[in-house]
Amino acid sequence: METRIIGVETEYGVHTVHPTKRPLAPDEVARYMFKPVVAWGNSSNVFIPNGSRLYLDVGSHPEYATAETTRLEELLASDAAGDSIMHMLVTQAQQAMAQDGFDGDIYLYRNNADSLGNSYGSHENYMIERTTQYRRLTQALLPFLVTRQLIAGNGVVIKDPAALPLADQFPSRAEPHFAFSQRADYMHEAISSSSTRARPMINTRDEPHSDSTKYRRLHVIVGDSNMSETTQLLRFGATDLLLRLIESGKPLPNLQLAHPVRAIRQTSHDLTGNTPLDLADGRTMTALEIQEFYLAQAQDFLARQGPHHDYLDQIMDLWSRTLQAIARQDFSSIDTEIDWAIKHKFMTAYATKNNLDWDAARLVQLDMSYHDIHPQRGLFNLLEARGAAARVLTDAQVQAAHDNPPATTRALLRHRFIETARAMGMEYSMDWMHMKLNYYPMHTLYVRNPFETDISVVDELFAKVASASD
Ligand SMILES: Nc1ncnc2c1ncn2[C@@H]1O[C@H](COP(=O)(O)OP(=O)(O)OP(=O)(O)O)[C@@H](O)[C@H]1O
Ligand SMILES: [Mg+2]
Repeated sequence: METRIIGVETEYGVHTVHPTKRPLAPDEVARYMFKPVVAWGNSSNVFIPNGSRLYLDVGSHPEYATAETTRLEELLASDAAGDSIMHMLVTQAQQAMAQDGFDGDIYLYRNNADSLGNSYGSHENYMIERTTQYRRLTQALLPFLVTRQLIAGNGVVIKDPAALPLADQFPSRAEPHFAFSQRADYMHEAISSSSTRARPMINTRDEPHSDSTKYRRLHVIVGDSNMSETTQLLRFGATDLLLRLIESGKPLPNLQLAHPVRAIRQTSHDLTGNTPLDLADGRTMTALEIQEFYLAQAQDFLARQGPHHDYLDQIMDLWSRTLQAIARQDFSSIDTEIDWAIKHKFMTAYATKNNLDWDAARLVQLDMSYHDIHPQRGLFNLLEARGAAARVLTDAQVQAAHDNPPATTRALLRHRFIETARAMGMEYSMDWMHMKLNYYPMHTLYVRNPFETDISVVDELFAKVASASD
């Protein structure tokens, strides 16, 4: 793909702390959060003016799905705007709850598991050509995704390894420890069409949100919900680069894993990157060797093809520094840029100072706090404010992404449609491809091409219905 559409969906965890009264259940709190959304859009499932989707499914995990983007900085900005929109909803819910006589503080976490063993996700969407051999592509990508946590894991304190899901089938290190990935222990399958119960790493459900004769949407649901912008840049940038490499048709040596579900856990629980993983052909390779292999392939590919955007130097540099840091077991060269290393640095300093081990409840709390999206309370946000976490974006870019859509996709049309329909007081409904005025269904806009940026079709539609109602 010359230019690729990418989007990311983030599910948040809700938690409330009540000093005195009956605690509200998370789904009740989530309903409070979505009251202003329902008041605005008559539904708890809406598209907002920046082209993104904000919704609450059954249950209690508010979700924000970024608009379609083609540039990494726009993807990161739209995603970050999601956090601050969610924070706004929390602040309003907090006030409304107080008025109704409920006390307590709402916490919203951008993480991947709650204390009850539920996992929720950060789902990546990459547009690919329909002509790409899907099976070949996913097979070639899988060993990369299984080991990608080395460069894009959030890090996690494992207080009680025996309590991990499927711990009987996949025993990890017995003693409490710090692992690479929050999500790894919740993966049940490698590639399948189910998204909830069986929890695959790649979901094969075929919903392209575009012209299905031309495109597919690759749905990667194995990733951790990163806090760090530099980690996200590396995660999306490296994955896109490998997709390009595979799409170029160059045959890759086969690194197919014998047991992907076991391998992703083995990888997570070993910060040295050195545990041997079984390959399907009987050989073994370590997670670090697999990542080094993909890095070398990507470097090779770039040397031949040249860069296709401005962040590639930064991405390749960070990728190789991260693998070197793991190889040397000295994380100081990446501990402001990669989530697990930022978290590990803070946690080890705190543990040393307070003489704690990885089974300390306080460390588990701080691990949660790292993902608290509150700008003045969340641990990651505090670290970022004091310069302990590097940035890619400026505050102004994030602020702009609150209300404005990315500039290179049909999100522009969505923005125009929403603004116009609301200004005219007309009821409408939409999904990623359709924009419909409820009273004029025959004039529904059907935008199959996600690269469409010509907003004049929207203006023409409104001109048509205006003349029809004269
Ligand atoms: N043509 C496309 N190719 C790739 N990604 C796309 C395309 N169109 C939209 N997207 C992205 O896909 C994501 C869709 O999010 P959404 O939450 O609606 O996902 P879903 O998987 O369809 O549904 P659900 O979460 O309800 O199961 C968004 O981030 C969006 O930007
Ligand atoms: Mg979704």
